Amino acid sequence: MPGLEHSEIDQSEHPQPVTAEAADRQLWWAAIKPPMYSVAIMPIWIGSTLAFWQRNAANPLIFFLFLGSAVLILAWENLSNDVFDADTGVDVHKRNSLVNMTGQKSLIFWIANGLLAAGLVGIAAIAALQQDLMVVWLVLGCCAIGYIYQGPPFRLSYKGVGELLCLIAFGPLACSAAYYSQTQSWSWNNLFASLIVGLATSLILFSSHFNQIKDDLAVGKLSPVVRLGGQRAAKLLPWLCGLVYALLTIGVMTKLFPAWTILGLLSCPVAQRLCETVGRDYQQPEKLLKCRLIAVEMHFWLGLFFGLGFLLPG
Ligand SMILES: C/C(=C\COP(=O)(O)OP(=O)(O)O)CCC[C@H](C)CCC[C@H](C)CCCC(C)C
Ligand SMILES: O=C(O)C1=CC(=O)c2ccccc2C1=O
Repeated sequence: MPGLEHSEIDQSEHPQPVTAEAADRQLWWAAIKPPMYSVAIMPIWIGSTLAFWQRNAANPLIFFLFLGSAVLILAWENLSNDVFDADTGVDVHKRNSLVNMTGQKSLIFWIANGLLAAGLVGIAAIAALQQDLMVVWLVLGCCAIGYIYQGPPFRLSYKGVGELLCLIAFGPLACSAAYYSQTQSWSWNNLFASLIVGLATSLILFSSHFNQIKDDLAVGKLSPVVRLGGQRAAKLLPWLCGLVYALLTIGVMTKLFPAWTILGLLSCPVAQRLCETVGRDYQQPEKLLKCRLIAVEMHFWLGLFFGLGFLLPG
């Protein structure tokens, strides 16, 4: 692709493809990033399993409607991220930007809006089933955060508060919406659990900024990693991971969560791999593309086992 100096596709994760077709497939995979969609699934999984444990509430139709809608809304967020980032120039070296790949910015923009509309129809269906608009307000709150994160005139991610916004959206807002969709009520246990989900999701965003320092600096995007500098940010990472697992352990010890949720600790080795990788390579950012994937893996196993803990008997 002309004008692109280096690839955003990590060759250590994806070996050099042998055919142009394979290279194309790899690029589309990196642009659509299917594994990332577990971040939309996890708050629904945790809020709903916690509702089952605490209130015996289990409405599969609402659960699956919410999952599908959350995935569509996150697809809007990601497609519009490529559109808005094309305006600021921060993605100029990002080969797997859908706008760079297709050159069709306004088409991507309208596909994104269509995905958002479809997702919101699903959320409206949940509200209709419940005869209650609360879930709509909570999800609109998530969408508003998603917009001010990257859209004009706000672009708050450029000011370094993206991780905080991410924590609020995927944590308290999305988890409360999921719990409410099952129970039409609120829960302190769920609020505490949502901090774990939100923090683990923000860790993905934080990790994704290590390899972008140069491009971010060039357009004045002050991500936390840019603000702190690579070395200090790399030193902070183990403390943030430790905080996630400390909150989980406190939740179990204080009986806010059932004993089996401690299974979430099984994701610790992945967290350790993330911290080691960043600690070793923060001075070679081109090697750190894979740390975003490791952070997604940590979030996935943590969320899966944490949620399972609410379903296991005893
Ligand atoms: C788009 C996001 C990150 C990409 O950031 P960045 O521009 O630094 O990276 P690239 O290199 O890929 O360009 C995530 C932003 C998350 C945002 C703060 C909150 C979004 C909330 C969602 C819209 C809510 C999803 C639905 C909910 C019900 C689970
Ligand atoms: O493209 C990305 O890097 C991210 C996309 C995304 O949807 C997301 C959601 C929540 C936390 C982090 C991220 C990304 O980093």
